[in-house]
Amino acid sequence: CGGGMGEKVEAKEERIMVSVRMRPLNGRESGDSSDWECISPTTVMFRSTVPDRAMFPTAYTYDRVFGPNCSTRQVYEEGAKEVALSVVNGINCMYRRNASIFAYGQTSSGKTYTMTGITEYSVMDIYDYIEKHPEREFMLKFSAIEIYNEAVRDLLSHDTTPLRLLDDPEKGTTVEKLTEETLRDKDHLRDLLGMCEAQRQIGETALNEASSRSHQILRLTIESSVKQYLGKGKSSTLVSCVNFVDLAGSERASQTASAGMRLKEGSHINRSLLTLGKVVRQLSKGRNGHIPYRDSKLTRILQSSLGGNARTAIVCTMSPAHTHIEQSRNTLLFATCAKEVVTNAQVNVVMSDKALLKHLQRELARLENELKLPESASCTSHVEALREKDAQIKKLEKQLRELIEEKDTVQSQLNCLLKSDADDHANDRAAKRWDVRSRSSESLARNASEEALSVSDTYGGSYQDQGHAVFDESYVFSADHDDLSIPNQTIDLPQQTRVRKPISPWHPPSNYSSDGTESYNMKEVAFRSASEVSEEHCREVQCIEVHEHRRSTSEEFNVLLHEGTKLHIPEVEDISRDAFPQPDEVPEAVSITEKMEDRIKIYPSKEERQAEIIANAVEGPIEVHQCESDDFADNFVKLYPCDSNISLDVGKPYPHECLTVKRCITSSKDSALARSQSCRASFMIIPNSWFDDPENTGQTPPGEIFRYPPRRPDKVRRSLYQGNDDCQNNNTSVDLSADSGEVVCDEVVKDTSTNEHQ
Ligand SMILES: Nc1ncnc2c1ncn2[C@@H]1O[C@H](COP(=O)(O)OP(=O)(O)OP(=O)(O)O)[C@@H](O)[C@H]1O
Repeated sequence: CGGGMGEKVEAKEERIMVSVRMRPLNGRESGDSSDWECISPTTVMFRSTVPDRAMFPTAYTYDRVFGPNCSTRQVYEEGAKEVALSVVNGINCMYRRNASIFAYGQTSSGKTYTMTGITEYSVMDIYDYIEKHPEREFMLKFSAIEIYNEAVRDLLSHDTTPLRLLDDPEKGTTVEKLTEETLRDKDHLRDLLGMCEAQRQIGETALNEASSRSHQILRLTIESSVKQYLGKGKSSTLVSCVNFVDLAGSERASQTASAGMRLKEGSHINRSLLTLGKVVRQLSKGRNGHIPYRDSKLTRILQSSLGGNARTAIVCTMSPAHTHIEQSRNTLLFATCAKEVVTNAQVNVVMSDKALLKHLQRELARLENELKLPESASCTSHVEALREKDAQIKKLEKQLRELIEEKDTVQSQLNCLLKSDADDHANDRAAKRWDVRSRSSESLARNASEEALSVSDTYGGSYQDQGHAVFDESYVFSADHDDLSIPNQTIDLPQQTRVRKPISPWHPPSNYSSDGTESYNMKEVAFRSASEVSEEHCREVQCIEVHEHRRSTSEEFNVLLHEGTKLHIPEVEDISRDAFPQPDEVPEAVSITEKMEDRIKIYPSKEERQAEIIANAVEGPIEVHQCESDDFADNFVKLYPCDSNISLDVGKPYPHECLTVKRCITSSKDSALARSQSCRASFMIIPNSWFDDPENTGQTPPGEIFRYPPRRPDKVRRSLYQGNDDCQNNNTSVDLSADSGEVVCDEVVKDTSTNEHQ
């Protein structure tokens, strides 16, 4: 019940009327002792025969205490009537108050028993009052709800749909769509009370076979007006209401042996009652601080009755049985707190009908305006806020789209860069290879013009990194042309050594031009995988010896070729795979000399070296020869063919280049590498000084290599080591057959030189 329209509210502090009713022991408690005694109309005392050391008070005093022999009538008369009749009392004084009467206690303590009686007596007294005041016109309305499992249900309707709670600024919390019956007479009210009783949730518990499982709130609203003013514009209407609240049991679920449905009910009941206890406790301390009315529907609905503008009476029911001592104490503690609560005790002073009409007209006009103008004050702000949000959303969506586009663009650029980088990297490596090749080719060309060096396959790839020149299998190398000296000893190589035309990334495809030049597809070459540097290729390229001049600027190599050290190279096969960088991998910083570390032999004397060379001429391993002859000029490198009768004549455009692959001819003054039959790679150590010379490096750009003998005619022969010191050996040659992709080394031309250099 709110203050009611047309009424002026005046505040008056008042306390909740608290009484305790102790029922007699029932059949279940017949063997139990009664621990409580009502020693006075206001005091109940604990008198247990069982020793109890609990530190609880023994005496409790309230507004009224009713013993087991007290009737409900007496309880009503002394504990609730005054509050109940507040709704009609004072009408003649033009004021009245709302009222609420609660029954609180554990299950089977007699709440329903008591509240039913109080409600009936109240209704009787109200009707009695009405009958005694014929000068006034009364209208009584009745509504009933129950709160079951925190759902509000209309007890006057068969529709069990939960009802919503609404917050009305003037009426407080109201129940939406709640049925409100206008009472015809007392009998009508009795019928409705019977209906509520039938509708209410009842279940059997361990303590009560007809336990009320919900909180029930019956509301009687009384409207009255002075009859003589009715219809004359001078009458006043008084509106007030009284709530009869029968709470569900306050006991713990365990005490009622609750399970399943009963347990769930218990949890909700306890939640509502817990909040009720908090509210009452908080109110008992004063009005400072937050009062948790909204924590439960029970306290929301009864807010005005708990510390609000209603007069309130609480009847706490209890059992005297010793077995319920704990719950009895809890009930008494709740009653003690409730006793301390000071209500607002607002008095609703009646306004004149004229004033009420004015007030109603103003309110009606305000509501009509709100309905007619959807964009009125509150609506306008909401609409504007929504528009702003819409604009913000659109802006963010646009930004998101732009960011996505930007991201796609960047991603695409990144992909291009990565691809370009990969291309560059591959091309760079290819270029390096070609560069080294070109250098070697240039060197080869130069050497050919001055002296002959051994070559097995000019299509072999090479790799140069960090000052190390590394050639893949089958590549050909020539020494520095300036300081070339020719060994004076040659050994015939076995006949009919076949060298297939390699199918390798570093070998050109079979797209030789008719004019004897080859067109290389650099990309194709560059991107072909290392695996395509096939073992077949490795096996087929044979017999290359590399002589390194002792003045090679390769420091690592010098370290490896430490004098007096003898290293053995068991399998060149392994070297070729490990030592040469694969097209798709970053070349290791480790030089090939490191990779060959345990595979190189160094001979202390030339006799030993020569003997070993000769012995291994056919199947011997790669060797490093320590050459001591002073006949060798500095800075040159030689290639020595092994066990192959390879002669290679290079015709156009360098017909003067005729290199002959010789077998294990080692006459370098410095260290030399010799490849055995099993060799799969050739090695070149080119003095860094040569590369450092811009003239040299600039002479053969990568592109030049493609114009360098692109295709050897069948039976090409190159002389190697022709002559003695002048390196004009044209008698040793290697025949290469390019038929069907094969290069056949079918003949080794004896080196005419008879002066093997020692
Ligand atoms: N003062 C009393 N005198 C005689 N009998 C009583 C008294 N109070 C309650 N009873 C009886 O005790 C039983 C339980 O009472 P009631 O149903 O009112 O308890 P309750 O507190 O409402 O229980 P619940 O919370 O389970 O609904 C009923 O049979 C009732 O008749």
